Amino acid sequence: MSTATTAALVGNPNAGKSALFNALTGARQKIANYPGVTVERKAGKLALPSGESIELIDLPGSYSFDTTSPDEEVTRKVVMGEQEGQAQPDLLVVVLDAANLQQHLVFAQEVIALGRPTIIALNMVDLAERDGLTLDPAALAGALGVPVVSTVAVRRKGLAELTAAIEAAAEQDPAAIDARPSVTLPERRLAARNIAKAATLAESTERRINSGLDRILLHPWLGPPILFLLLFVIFQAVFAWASPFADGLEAGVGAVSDWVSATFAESFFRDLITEGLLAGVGSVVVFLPQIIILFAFILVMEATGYMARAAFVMDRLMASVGLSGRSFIPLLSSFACAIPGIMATRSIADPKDRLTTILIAPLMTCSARLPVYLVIIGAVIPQRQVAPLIGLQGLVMFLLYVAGIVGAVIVAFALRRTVTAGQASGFIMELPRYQMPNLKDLLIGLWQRAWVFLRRAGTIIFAATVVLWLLLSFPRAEIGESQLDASYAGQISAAIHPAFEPIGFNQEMTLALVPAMAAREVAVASLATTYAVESEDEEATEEALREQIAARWSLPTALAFLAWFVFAPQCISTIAVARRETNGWKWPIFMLTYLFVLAYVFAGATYWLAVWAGL
Ligand SMILES: Nc1nc2c(ncn2[C@@H]2O[C@H](COP(=O)(O)OP(=O)(O)OP(=O)(O)O)[C@@H](O)[C@H]2O)c(=O)[nH]1
Ligand SMILES: [Mg+2]
Repeated sequence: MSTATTAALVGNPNAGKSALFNALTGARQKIANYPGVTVERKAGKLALPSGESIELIDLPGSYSFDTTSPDEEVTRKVVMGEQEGQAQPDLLVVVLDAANLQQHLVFAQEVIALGRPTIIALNMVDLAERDGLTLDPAALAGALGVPVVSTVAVRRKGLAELTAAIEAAAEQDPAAIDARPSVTLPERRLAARNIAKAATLAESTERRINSGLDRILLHPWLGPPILFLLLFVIFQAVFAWASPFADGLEAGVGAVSDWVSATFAESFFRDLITEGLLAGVGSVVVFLPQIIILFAFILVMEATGYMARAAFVMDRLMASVGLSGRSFIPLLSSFACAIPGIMATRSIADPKDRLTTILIAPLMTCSARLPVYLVIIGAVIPQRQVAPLIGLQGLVMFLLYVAGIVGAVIVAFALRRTVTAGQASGFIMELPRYQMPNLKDLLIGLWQRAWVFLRRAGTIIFAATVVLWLLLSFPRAEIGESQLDASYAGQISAAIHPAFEPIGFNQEMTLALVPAMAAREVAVASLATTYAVESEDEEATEEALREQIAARWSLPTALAFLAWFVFAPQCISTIAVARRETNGWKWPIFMLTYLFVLAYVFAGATYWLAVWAGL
């Protein structure tokens, strides 16, 4: 008789080994839904039906005995009997995730091939069922040549059967087990696929579509290009589809302005309405169609379940700069606005991970910067195709967003090695199912977005524009003097301008940077109001801002302004939120400084490169 005294739980990470261990021994090992929770071996006592008890060991998850990481090394040593102070387990309990059978069978075969007493706990059958998967444990046992017991560790299902199977296997004579030929990894992969297929009685079409899509969208090499292609298409669409609507709105604003000038006599209020309200606020509002199209894409990506996949795909890239996939959602929200993005970092447990994410959130191009990009690209970048279906304007916009992301990657990399140095933590995210978006939810989401945009136009952008208009309109210029130079605003911008001259900014641009601290869109309103106030005749007041810029700015100057807004030292509300979330002024000031330096250097480099290239 060779009664075993030690059994070990082995299997891939996140299979539920620790959950089973806790259920079987009454221990309280940490379990959590991400790979790599258990990093040390842990022993407990398991009572068998016979009344005897054996030692049960919980081990770190592992993909193979060809180990790479220190926690996997622990597993290998214990299983092979090389761990000091730990008897070699007589019995191996392989824990499989039934919902991911194929992947988990690869390592299971390696364990079984050791030729030691082995049983299989087919865990998480509840999740497999939820996913529309019906498995046949008997077929699996037949194919693998070892006993299989279905379990649901977290609901304590199948535990009695499992302990009975452990007892039976423990009484097995190890010498009676046939030696198995060892197989290579590709052979095991192929076999895993066939065994999983044979053990699957039914699979819903939904699950097949799901896993088929995931195989493509989450593919390590295909996934990232698909994501970038999608973003590329989005920016093409923002230009191509929105243009007719935006042109219509622009013409509408122009017509109203015409009518006001023709109907009312020259007065303070008439100028406030045409130059401040219509030219200034109107120049921002005309971008509503573009905002709606951008958010339509984002909402569809969220509703279909693709956004979570994008996070998964990005996790690999983010890990390489020392951030976890946890940061992805906050960063993604920052494309709408950095404020909810920074607040979303509360879900990041590691303080340094969180701080890094807060610091780089403003580098994600927020939607308030969209009007700035759109108006300047529309003015100076020709509307032509660089290739079939690829418009130059959409391409430039795509590159601006990419520049922000690349900047964030570089900054994160630098921060993680200096001020926020530390270990990156693991990735936690369950991938939702794919779903067709619901039209009603989509429309509600779009309406909310549009409303946020219009409300900003009616409040903060309006207020900033009126203040600016007053500063631009007074004191009145003498005959022959330019109104801009004479005004208070002109005097303010003349004082700041020398600092920005070296990077190619003109005085109106410098002036626009000041109210843009309130909200980025105000940069557009500010330029429009400045040109409206400055223009001699009414015709020019009604001209679209795009045309004014096209006529007045050189290409290097326009490109420098775009480059500035990639980093754009942020708006006041972002600084306020950063102060609240980091409990002090230290980090907001740090953030402001580094963004300012980057914006200045990047804009300057862009300007001088463009000048040098003769653009
Ligand atoms: N629905 C369901 N969830 C389970 C089951 N077993 C475990 N879980 C959950 O799956 C997650 C992973 O469980 P763990 O026990 O930590 O997995 P592990 O194999 O120890 O993982 P590592 O320690 O990383 O190797 C946890 O969130 C558990 O609550 C199950 O049978 N059904
Ligand atoms: Mg564990």
